[in-house]
Amino acid sequence: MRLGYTAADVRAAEEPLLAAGAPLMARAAAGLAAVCRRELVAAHGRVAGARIAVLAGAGNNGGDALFAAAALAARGAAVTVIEALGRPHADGLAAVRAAGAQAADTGAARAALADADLVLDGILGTGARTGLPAPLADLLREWQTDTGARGVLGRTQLTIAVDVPTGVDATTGERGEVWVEADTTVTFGALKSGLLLPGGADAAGRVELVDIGLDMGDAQPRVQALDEDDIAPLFPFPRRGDHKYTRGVLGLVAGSDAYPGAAALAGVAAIATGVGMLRLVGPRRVADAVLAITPEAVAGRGRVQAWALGSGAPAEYEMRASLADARESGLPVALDAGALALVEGPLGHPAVLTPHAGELAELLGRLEPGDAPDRAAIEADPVAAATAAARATGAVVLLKGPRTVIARPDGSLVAPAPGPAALATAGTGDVLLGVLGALLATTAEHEPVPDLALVAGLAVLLHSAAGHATTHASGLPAALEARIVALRESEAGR
Ligand SMILES: NC(=O)C1=CN([C@@H]2O[C@H](COP(=O)(O)OP(=O)(O)OC[C@H]3O[C@@H](n4cnc5c(N)ncnc54)[C@H](O)[C@@H]3O)[C@@H](O)[C@H]2O)[C@@H](O)CC1
Ligand SMILES: Nc1ncnc2c1ncn2[C@@H]1O[C@H](COP(=O)(O)OP(=O)(O)O)[C@@H](O)[C@H]1O
Ligand SMILES: [K+]
Repeated sequence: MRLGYTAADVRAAEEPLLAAGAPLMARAAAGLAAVCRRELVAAHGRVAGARIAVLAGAGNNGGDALFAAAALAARGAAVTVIEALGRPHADGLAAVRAAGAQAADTGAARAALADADLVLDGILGTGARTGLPAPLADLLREWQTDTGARGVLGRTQLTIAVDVPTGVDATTGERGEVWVEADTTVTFGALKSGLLLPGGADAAGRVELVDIGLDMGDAQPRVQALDEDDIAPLFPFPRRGDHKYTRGVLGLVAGSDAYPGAAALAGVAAIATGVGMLRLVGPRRVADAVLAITPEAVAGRGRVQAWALGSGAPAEYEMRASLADARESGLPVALDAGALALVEGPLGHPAVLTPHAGELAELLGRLEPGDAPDRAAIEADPVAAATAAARATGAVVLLKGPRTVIARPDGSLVAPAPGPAALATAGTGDVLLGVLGALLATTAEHEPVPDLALVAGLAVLLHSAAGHATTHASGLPAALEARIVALRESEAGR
């Protein structure tokens, strides 16, 4: 699990070190230069002779870039400095000039960017405000859309962002109209949360953390980023001594006569993930569709440890009855699709909502009439929308998309590694509901009380892991089961 902090918290952690005279910029620049050297050698076999274009802004971010470029120039790289946003850091500029760097005026900047083997983005870091001046925005746009030959050492141009890609908000990950798309981002002291969130994570490429001696102390991370390696530690393996009721029973209200497939996908996925028992609530046709492929499921209401509701247009009265049961007993509930339409304000029980951007637009329109974002606005800033919905409902909000993000009501976030684009196919959301429901049921009575946002993050990771093995929603449960069997075997072998 990687932890990401707000820019303000990172800057606050720098303060005591700066006051004590610690050479933070020198450490940052040394770490940055080391990554640049390694990447140049990996791509082109050498540093000497490489053309490096440095986009330098007016602040310390530019300072980091210039000192790193000075170290690379000392190793024989040909460095061109582009003054991108006012007068760059004076000492950094002096150092890079002394090492033999050239300055590029506006005309030469275009050519320097087009011809570079390595572009260093040192325009803006944690001190960025939103919006770039038009000439700079044009320069960046032109450079990044230019598909012509580049570099002198080869056709691969590397872009390394210093601390944060320019145009990305270091805390939220929100991108402005123009941003730098990096291959690698070298960040200093601590991961900035925006590098782990939708938008920023896509712009940042691979993120490398350089230790400059920062201690984040008691600062609460804004983001917990999860990847494959987090699956095994989070997974609720059956415990010795469990019986089916202690393992956890899931009540599933999904599917309808018109859409029985949704119940089949969610039901099979729940069983593949592992539950003590699956109870199906719905019409005969739905139960038959599920029982035909998972005969261990049971039709009809009964005691459960968690509810999963909403995929495939189930009857409203059935969903309402389950929500009432959850309210009375404090059971966790996963709400998808049709069930989201029943959310009108704070929920009286632990809950995870699983909207896609369109469903979230509708939900926020109901909860915050007048100033709710539309679908496009949510796609542009998913973090803000998911957090607003989490605050308004008291629930964890899992906003589905190419990069799913999970928001807690307190504003903190879980960011699972993205799954394959093959998941963009009808029915995969139903599978996710089944996985999540199973995990809610099997962790409901765990001590300490499970963190629903992490449980939701685990559901996304498992769903994505299965997605890597298949391109069809109907193939996901089997792929999921294979993944979980492998997980159990490795757990047993430990
Ligand atoms: N505090 C420190 O000593 C350290 C800072 N570090 C680096 O310094 C960076 C932060 O430095 P700064 O606080 O100087 O901030 P930045 O370098 O991000 O930029 C601040 C400068 O850009 C201007 N600016 C901001 N947004 C603008 C916009 N949209 N359009 C036009 N001008 C804009 C500001 O007025 C200011 O002059 C970090 O990201 C990191 O790279 C590292 O060297 C580690 C130590
Ligand atoms: N381009 C993409 N890349 C990766 N995952 C995606 C992409 N598009 C959608 N997904 C994932 O696929 C699932 C789609 O769910 P949903 O929109 O509810 O579909 P449905 O209702 O048809 O089942 C979500 O888990 C989402 O995160
Ligand atoms: K930068």
